Amino acid sequence: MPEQPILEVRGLTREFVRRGKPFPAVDDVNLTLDPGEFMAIVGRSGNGKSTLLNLVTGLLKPTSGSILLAGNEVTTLNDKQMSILRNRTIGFVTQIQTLLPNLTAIDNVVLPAVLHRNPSRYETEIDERTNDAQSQEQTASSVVVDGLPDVIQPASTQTASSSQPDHLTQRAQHLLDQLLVGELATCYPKELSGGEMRRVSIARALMNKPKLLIADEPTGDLDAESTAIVMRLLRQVADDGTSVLMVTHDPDALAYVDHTYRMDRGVLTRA
Ligand SMILES: Nc1ncnc2c1ncn2[C@@H]1O[C@H](COP(=O)(O)OP(=O)(O)OP(=O)(O)O)[C@@H](O)[C@H]1O
Repeated sequence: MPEQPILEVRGLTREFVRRGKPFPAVDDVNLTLDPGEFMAIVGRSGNGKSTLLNLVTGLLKPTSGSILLAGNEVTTLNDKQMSILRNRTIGFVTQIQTLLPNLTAIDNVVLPAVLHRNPSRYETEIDERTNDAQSQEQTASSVVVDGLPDVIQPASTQTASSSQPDHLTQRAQHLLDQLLVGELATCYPKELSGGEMRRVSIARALMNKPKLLIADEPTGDLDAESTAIVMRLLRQVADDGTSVLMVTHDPDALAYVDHTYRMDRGVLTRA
């Protein structure tokens, strides 16, 4: 039996209003991503790529359309349920820097695993009541604690790597080593360059072995050598079964992907 796609987007549209006039930043997009598939999306600035990623991760609500992520209809989940699904399913490398400034590099990387090991009491509701509108009303009033656009929650007092199980710290260190920032594990984000922070963010996104890795310009501030290191790792991650959806302006990065799509004024087509 063929494997279920990790992501199925159908008729997805998101309108914004500019100078009083609505326009579709994402316009009737369809896409399917199978396990282990590596897809790149290219396109000029302002053509809707980040908006599409923010819709897939549930950070933005669509105007219309459907997003099936690991069998869950994202558009029916409330913020709390989406936060849990995101932590369980997605690694997200955002365009902007989102490392927590008060944690070292390695503690930033370990943090998603800590959250994963201590799931919210709402976690079971995702599987059991995803499409239950009544349950959404009941949980909608609960406080959403992850205000950040990826898997991080601010309650992190017990996240020092020294207090975590060895295997988590070892995995985090291994990821940092693979991205050639292992020596910077005990540095704080303010001590790192943009490219180093970017690589720590990639390690953090991979920490929970996500089913879907979403990467918005993962090589944006990297030189050619670091770009090759990151892209080889992302290719390896895809070959190991993680689906990868990457937005990029970097022609060098396209050599590593299975398919390239183009986004033009919100419309997605095969490049
Ligand atoms: N919150 C918002 N309100 C109104 N318009 C928005 C909003 N967010 C994005 N837009 C507009 O939607 C369009 C798509 O923006 P988006 O950030 O998705 O583009 P992009 O392709 O990711 O660009 P870049 O490559 O520069 O990151 C742009 O015209 C942008 O100005």
